[in-house]
Amino acid sequence: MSEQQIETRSPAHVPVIHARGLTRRYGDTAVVDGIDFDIVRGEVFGLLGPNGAGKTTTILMMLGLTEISSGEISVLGFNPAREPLRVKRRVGYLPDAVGFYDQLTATENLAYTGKLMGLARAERALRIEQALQRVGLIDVASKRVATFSRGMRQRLGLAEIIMKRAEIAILDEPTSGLDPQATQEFLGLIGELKAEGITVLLSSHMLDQVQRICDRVALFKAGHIVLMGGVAELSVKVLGAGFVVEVEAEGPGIARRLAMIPGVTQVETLAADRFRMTAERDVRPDAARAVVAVDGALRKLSVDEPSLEAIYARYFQSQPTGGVRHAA
Ligand SMILES: Nc1ncnc2c1ncn2[C@@H]1O[C@H](COP(=O)(O)OP(=O)(O)OP(=O)(O)O)[C@@H](O)[C@H]1O
Repeated sequence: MSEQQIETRSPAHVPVIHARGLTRRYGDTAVVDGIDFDIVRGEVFGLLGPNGAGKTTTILMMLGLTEISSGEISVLGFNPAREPLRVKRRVGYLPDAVGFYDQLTATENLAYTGKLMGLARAERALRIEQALQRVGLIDVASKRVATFSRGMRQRLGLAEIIMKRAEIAILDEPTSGLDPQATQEFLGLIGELKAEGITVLLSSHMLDQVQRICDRVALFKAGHIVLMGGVAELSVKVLGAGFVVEVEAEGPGIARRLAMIPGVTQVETLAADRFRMTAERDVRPDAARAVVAVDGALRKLSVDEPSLEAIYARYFQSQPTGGVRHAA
C-alpha cells in the first residue's frame, strides 16, 4: 500500500477499528478472551464492565502497548503490534493518569509533543493555540502543569489529541475524579470531537454519562464481550422494552395508526383515549403525526427512555455466566 493510500480517510461505514478473536493471556489466564468488534468512523463507543473485566487491556492492544496472544486487531488499517508508530501518529490516547511534565507549562508540554511529531515551529504554535483555545485552557497556557487540577489535566490531554489532529481518540475513564461541572464540560468536548467526525472510544464506569454520549457500548465481563449495541437495542434484549411512549389523544383508529409506526413493537390501549407504545426508538414525533393524520386531538405525549443502569443491573443479576448477545 502506498503512503498516499494509507493517508486516505476511510468512508463512514468502514470500520476504523476491527477486532476478531482478540485474546490476551497472562500465564494460563485469558484476561481478554476471543473478543470481536468493529467500530466505524465517527462513532462514540463505550467500553463498560466491572473492574478487571479487560477494558484497559483491550485498549492497550489497540495501541500496540501490550502484546496480543492470539486473534487480530487493526486500527485504521494498521496492525498495532507491527506498526505501533503509524497507529500512534493517528490515534490520541488519554490514559487514566495523564503523564505531563509538571515543571513545564501547558504550552511547553504540547510543544514537546509537537516537536516529537515533527511539526515545524509556526505550525506547532498555531495548533497549540487552537487546541488550548478549544479546551478552555488558553488563559492558563503559561502556567506550570504542577498547578493544574485533574480536570485541567484531562482537558490538556484532550488538547494534545486535538493538536495531533488524531482520527481516533481513546479515553480511559476520562471523567473519573472530575467534579460535576468539569464532567459536563469534558463530555461537551467529546461531543465536539464527534461532531468533527473523530471516532471516540472510551472506557467508563459512569453509566449515565456513557448513555448520554455513546452511540454503542460493549459490556465486558471476565474478558468477554457479553453485550454489544445501542442502548435502545440492548434495552429491548435485556429488559424486554426500549422506549415507552404514552399518548393521550382522541380520534378514530389511533391505536392502529400507532402500531404502524416503524420501530414500534407493541401498542397497549389503556383507555379509550390512552395508549402505551413500546418502541426501539423515541417515536414521539411519529405518534404526533399519526394523531394529526386522523384529525385527532393530542393532549399528552411522554417518553420513558431506556437506561443503561437498568440494563447493566439486570444483566449482572440474571446472567451469572455469559455468552455474547449482539444487539447490533
Ligand atoms: N501485567 C499484567 N500481568 C498480569 N495480569 C494482568 C496484567 N495487567 C492486567 N492484568 C489482569 O488483567 C485483568 C484485566 O485488567 P484490565 O486492567 O484490562 O481491566 P479493566 O476492565 O480495565 O478494569 P478497571 O475497570 O479496573 O480499569 C485483571 O484481572 C488484571 O489483574
